[in-house]
Amino acid sequence: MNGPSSNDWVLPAHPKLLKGKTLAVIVLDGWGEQVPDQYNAIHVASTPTMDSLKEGAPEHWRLIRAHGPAVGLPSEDDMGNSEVGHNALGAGRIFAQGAKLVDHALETGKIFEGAGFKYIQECFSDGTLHLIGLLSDGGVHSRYDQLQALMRGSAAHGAKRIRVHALTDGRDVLDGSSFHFMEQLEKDLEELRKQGVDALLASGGGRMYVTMDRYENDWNVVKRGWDAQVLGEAPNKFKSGLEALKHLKAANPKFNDQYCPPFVIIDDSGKAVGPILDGDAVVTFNFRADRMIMLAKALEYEDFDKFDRVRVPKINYAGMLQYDGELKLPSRYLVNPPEIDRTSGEYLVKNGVRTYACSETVKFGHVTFFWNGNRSGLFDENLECYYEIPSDQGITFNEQPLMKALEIGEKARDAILSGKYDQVRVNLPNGDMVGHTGDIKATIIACEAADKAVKMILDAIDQVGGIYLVTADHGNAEDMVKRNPKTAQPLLDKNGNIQILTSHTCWPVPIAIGGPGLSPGVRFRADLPDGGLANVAATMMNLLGFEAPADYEPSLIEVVES
Ligand SMILES: O=C(O)[C@H](O)COP(=O)(O)O
Ligand SMILES: [Mn+2]
Ligand SMILES: [Mn+2]
Repeated sequence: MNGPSSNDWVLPAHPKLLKGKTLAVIVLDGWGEQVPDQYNAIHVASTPTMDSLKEGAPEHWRLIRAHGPAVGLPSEDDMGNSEVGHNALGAGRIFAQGAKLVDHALETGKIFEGAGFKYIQECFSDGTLHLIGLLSDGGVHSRYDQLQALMRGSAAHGAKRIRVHALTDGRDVLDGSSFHFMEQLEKDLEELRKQGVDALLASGGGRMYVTMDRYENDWNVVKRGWDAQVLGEAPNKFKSGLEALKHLKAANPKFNDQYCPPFVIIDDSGKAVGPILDGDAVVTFNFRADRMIMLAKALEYEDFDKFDRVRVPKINYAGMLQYDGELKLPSRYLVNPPEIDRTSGEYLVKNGVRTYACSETVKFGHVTFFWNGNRSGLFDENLECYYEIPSDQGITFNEQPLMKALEIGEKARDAILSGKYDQVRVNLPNGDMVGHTGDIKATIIACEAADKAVKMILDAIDQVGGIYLVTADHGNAEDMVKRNPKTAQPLLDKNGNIQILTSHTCWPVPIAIGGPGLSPGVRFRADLPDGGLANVAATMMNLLGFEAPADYEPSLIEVVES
């Protein structure tokens, strides 16, 4: 759909709700609602502010859906994530997301007929096809069945030599599952070899230490991947992926999938089996954008000064999707990304709403880029300010669970008190980023820090007579163990230890509204029990005194005579 003509951007005034109240929009990253037991870090944490909001139920506090089809994912079994969550929050409508679009392109075979694949195919006669991405079935950044289909389809369409550069997960799936995925990958590669394709694993490393950094937090992460994938150099050299994982784990009691050190696979003569060379094709097979953009820049940009690439091979490179529509990065891709247009951010700015958005680096793109439909930059520099607080680098966040929550709270407070903004939007990363480490104690501290930051912002809203909307993008910290789906009891591993859940969840998330500026008659509607994140944009527009566009998912609020 094309954008409306300039007149169509005008949002009608809400018949009952006035403009002019400062609205704070707080997104608690990874903050869902689940049974209140000892493995629910949010429940165990002391969170007086979030608890007090709950007392407003059902009129001012409720739960909304943040997973599966409600955020454009293929099935009810798909947990939510930041990309789809913030896309839905900002866009006010549900778009089929990358996971679903790639499924469709593979099922119909259309992926192999597109211009992106044809471009890759140009290298098949003389070069190697390199596939780089996350080895996982988490469905957040990638899915293993899609990699399988891509390998098989590429072979069927003429690829003679395939090299896989695998990033181990342990963040969207259980820690330790890299062994299972590696075993499966090695079997699948062997199957291809039986069919006459020279198919091998070429390199590997853990996603958080190798390649998958985001928002330019730490280019060393991408460099480590570049050295292994492109140059064929890494401190660790092995004959197979499984051997690599076994050795690296045995050598380090703290080994985990997310932070596995980089390794390359070598042949009998000690030579790396799959560096990326001139004339090769490269596909980054993750569908999700944030953690592929930095590598895409390194692979595609001629001018590049983030690290010394040493050798820049002349390759035909395509992303599974285009990761950044504004930067047109990468310029070639296999599947068209969702076209997320007419986001609430764009509407509001075109209706004069002054916006301040803030988070720390690791989530900064979430409240800006994802929120605006995977679009970089400001809509209007006169009306908007996006403020990034640098994240700590090179640590796992259980070492520093407070992260920058209080700094984000302070920035938001100052923006609210300045009177310069109508909307102040933040993402508080703690529950999610620390939840992903699987460290329950640290996650409890993280949740307490996020709660304090919420309080700072709500206090500022109190002072200026404004309104707040507090919600989350998906669950994480509320469930830190893998459970038996029938009994909800924690599952044990073969050694009798509780299986820690580092991933997101499928639980709903809270949404709360309030503040002195909220008209007394405003309450959550009772007729939208299945409401989800996509209903939030219209709700925000109403709170700012506007009607939402007709095709937005309906607002969660109504105004009754009080
Ligand atoms: O990229 C990550 O850190 C995880 O895979 C998903 O977390 P997010 O969706 O909250 O960013
Ligand atoms: Mn998130
Ligand atoms: Mn997360």
